[in-house]
Amino acid sequence: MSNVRLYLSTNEAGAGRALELLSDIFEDEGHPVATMEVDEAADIWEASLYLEAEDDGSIAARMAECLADAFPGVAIQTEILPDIDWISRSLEGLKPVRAGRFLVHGSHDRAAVRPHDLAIEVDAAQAFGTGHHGTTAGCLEMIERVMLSRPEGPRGFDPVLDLGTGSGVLAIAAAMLGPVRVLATDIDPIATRIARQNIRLNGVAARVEAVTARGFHSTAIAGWAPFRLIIANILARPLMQMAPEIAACAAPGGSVILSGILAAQRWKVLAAFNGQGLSHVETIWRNGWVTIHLRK
Ligand SMILES: C[S@@+](CC[C@H](N)C(=O)[O-])C[C@H]1O[C@@H](n2cnc3c(N)ncnc32)[C@H](O)[C@@H]1O
Repeated sequence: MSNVRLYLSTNEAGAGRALELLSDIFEDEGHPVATMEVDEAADIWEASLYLEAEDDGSIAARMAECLADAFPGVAIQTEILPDIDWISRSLEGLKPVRAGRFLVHGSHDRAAVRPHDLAIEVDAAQAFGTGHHGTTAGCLEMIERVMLSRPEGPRGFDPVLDLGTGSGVLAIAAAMLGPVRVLATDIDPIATRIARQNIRLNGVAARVEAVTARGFHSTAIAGWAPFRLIIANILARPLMQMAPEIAACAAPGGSVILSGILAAQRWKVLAAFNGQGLSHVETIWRNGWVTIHLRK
């Protein structure tokens, strides 16, 4: 079975708009949607929809229809991706990423770690979160700012929930900052398995537990709540849908860090969370994405 990428070529603003339109329709059907920069100087971007099997033309046609108003005459292109481990292969050459005190690096880059770094080792695998995406880097920076903001230090944020943990990178980061317990969840069992491996590899397994769960449908979440810090790097729409549950599981005075939100979606997300009694504290912008800190 081949993986297939259906995509359109546009500019940065167009890619953001296409991401919004495509996410609304295709994400609930389980097709990941993403944007990537192709040529910075020429402002060429691609917005892509990923399929696990070859398309008989029907999904490309629906994609064209969904984009037709915003992109008249849009041409949907197709790329057949290599079957195996294509994420690992495409990320193999990536360099370590710094975000605040954190350095996220692959096993081949251990030499890049400096004495005062909080080094997180994450090899590219079939789970999101090597630190290279603006949302992950924004979350890492925000986690450090938030967890070091109280007089009692990071322990004031125990326990932490990392919803949509992917590779586990954010859960590991929170546990590295101080003596907190972290519950890491993901809807995707492959991500949960990879997160567990990374949690062990980074020496925080005694305080970080990873479970598979869709949103808040989990006895583990119910058992651990309320959380003094909830981190969720998912996407604007599911975050807004989960706003009532996120607010209900946050402890009074607790912090919520949200990402996976395009800059243009910021106000809608803030309105959804304000409506649940959470107030905006700070926003970090990275590569067109925002990471938002709210307090209950
Ligand atoms: C953008 S990735 C973030 C990964 C990592 N936390 C990071 O910041 O790099 C989003 C993750 O959320 C998971 N996810 C999406 N919807 C979810 C849901 N409703 N409940 C739990 N996890 C979800 C996806 O499987 C994916 O691993």
